[in-house]
Amino acid sequence: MAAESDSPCPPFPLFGEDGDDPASETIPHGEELELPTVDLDSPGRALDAACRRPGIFRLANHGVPADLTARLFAAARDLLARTPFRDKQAQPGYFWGTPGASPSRSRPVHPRDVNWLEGYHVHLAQPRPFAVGPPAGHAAAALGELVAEYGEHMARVARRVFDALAADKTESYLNEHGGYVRVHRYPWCPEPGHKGIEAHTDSTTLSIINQDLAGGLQVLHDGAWRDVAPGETLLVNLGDMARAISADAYVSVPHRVAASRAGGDGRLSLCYFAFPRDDALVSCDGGSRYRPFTLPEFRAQVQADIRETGAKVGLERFLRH
Ligand SMILES: O=C(O)CCC(=O)C(=O)O
Ligand SMILES: [Fe+2]
Repeated sequence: MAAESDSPCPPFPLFGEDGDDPASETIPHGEELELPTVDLDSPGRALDAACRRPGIFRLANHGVPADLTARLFAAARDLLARTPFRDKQAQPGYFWGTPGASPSRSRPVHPRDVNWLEGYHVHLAQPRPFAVGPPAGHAAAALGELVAEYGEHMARVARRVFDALAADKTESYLNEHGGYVRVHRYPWCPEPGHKGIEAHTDSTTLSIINQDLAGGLQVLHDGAWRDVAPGETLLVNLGDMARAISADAYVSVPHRVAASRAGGDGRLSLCYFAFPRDDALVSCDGGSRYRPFTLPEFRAQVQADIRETGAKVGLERFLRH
């Protein structure tokens, strides 16, 4: 049927007849968490304080042109919400659902394990991410150009934030041009009980989230899930590597996104992730609970834990004995 095959929505699994009560698993709204704002022109003590608690903050004076962000969101909407799923799937970097959660694996996959999320994963080290894919004029070509430009800004912002941190600023702890951008869409989800992205900490040094106005992002703060209000600022959250190099002084904040229930095109976000260089030995001069490790070691451990237990364990795997 033409109408069906033209749908932009990936084939997300709905709850079946296996006795689930999806409504009982609905992610509830939390009380809104007021986030600190750090001025990139004068980060001062506000930056250090925000990194210690809550581990996520809004960034002012970041210098990312508003029209670039607007054009990128428009291109993301064009590609992700207006293009048939089969065309998106043919593009390099496209993903949907939860990587690794596919029925061919030995563990059974429940609809509740599958994130209601799709997007493009773009490595900034490849300057023209879609160059070999779509013809000029295709929505993916436009997106690729814009992501490359946006990525330059993200790298600049990440370096300035990192250099202003009070923690160990060994240069190789931030490979800002080797990171990646993910352009996300959380498609409208017709039944409650699904996640947009499950609770996790980022494996990054730092991450920068740019979200539209749909809302749904939550962070774990003092043991409770709290809503992060959408707004026209960049959000910076610290990741596991920042926690490691600061000997736990900085918070790698657990966060998640509720599946989009707002209707329409769902929720869009542009996320930048920056990591240490592969050859950097991640450690803390002042001594820490963790043994020194490299990012490839950390990633291999995360992958092994996901394969074996279904979940990332993270820094706890690197505790000194
Ligand atoms: O889309 C968002 O706002 C957050 C996504 C996220 O946490 C991630 O991709 O690690
Ligand atoms: Fe994240």
